[in-house]
Amino acid sequence: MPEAVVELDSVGVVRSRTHLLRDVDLTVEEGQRWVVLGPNGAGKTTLFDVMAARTFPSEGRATVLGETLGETDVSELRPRIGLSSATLAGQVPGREKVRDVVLTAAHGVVGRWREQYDDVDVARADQLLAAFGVTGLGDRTFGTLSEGERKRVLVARAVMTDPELLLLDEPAAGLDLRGREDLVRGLTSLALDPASPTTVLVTHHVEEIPPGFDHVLLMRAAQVVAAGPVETVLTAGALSDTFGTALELRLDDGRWAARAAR
Ligand SMILES: Nc1ncnc2c1ncn2[C@@H]1O[C@H](COP(=O)(O)OP(=O)(O)OP(=O)(O)O)[C@@H](O)[C@H]1O
Repeated sequence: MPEAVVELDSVGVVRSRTHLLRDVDLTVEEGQRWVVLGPNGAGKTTLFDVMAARTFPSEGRATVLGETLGETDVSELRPRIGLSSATLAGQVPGREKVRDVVLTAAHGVVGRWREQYDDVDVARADQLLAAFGVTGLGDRTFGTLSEGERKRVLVARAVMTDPELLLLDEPAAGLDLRGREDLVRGLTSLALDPASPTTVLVTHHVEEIPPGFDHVLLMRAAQVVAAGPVETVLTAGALSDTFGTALELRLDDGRWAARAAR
C-alpha cells in the first residue's frame, strides 16, 4: 500500500468568518500526479498553501509527508516540499542571476549570499533550465526575463532540491502558446519519470494538464466537487458543474480541450 503524502481530513480554512475551504477530504499517495482545477475564487490557492504547510487548517486535520500541521515544526517540513507560485516569484530579487535563482533552492533561500555550489549543482541547474525550455538564460538577471520565462525558471527551481512533494500553482499563467507547450512538455517528462516526486499542479485550464498526470481534484466555492483518477473524474458533466456553465470536453492524444457547449 503506497504511503499517503498528503492526507486531508474534513479540512476547513476560515478567514473573516468566511470558509475559504470547507470540509475537504483528500488523499494524495506517493508517486501520484494530481491536477487541481476550478474557477477563480474556488479555494485552490488556499488548498495549495495548506499542502505547502504555509496555511494551517481552522477545522479538521492536515497531514503532509507524515507530519500533522499544528503538531510539527514546519521549518523542518517545508524544505521537503518544492514550490512554484506567484508569491514566490514576487520574492525573487530582480538582480539575481537566473542560474542562482535555481541554485539557491538547494539552500531554501531566495537571493544568493556567499553560498558555495558544487559543479554538479551548477550542471543540474542548467539541465533543469534546458528541460523547461529556458536554455541559455542562466547568466541573465531574473528581472530581465519575460513573465513566461520567469515561470519556467521557478518550476526548475522547485524541482532542483529533489523534493518529496512538488507543488505548482498556475505555472502556465501568463505564458504564450509556445511557452505553455514548452512547460507542458517539461512537466510531461517529469510526470512520466517514476523517480519524480509526488506532484500537485493547480490550474484553471484543462489544456494545461500534462499527459502523465493521473488524478484530478475539481473545486468550486471552497468545496470539492469530485476527486479521483482523471479517466473517471474528468467528464464534461463534472467540469460543467465545477465552472457553473455547460462545457464540452475532448481528449486528443493525451491532451484535453474544453469549450462552451454548442
Ligand atoms: N484573508 C482572507 N479573508 C477573506 N477572504 C479571503 C482571504 N483570502 C482569500 N479570500 C477569498 O477566498 C476565496 C478563495 O481564494 P483562493 O485564492 O484560494 O482561490 P483560487 O481558487 O486560488 O482563485 P484564483 O483562481 O482566482 O487564484 C476567494 O474568494 C478570496 O477572495
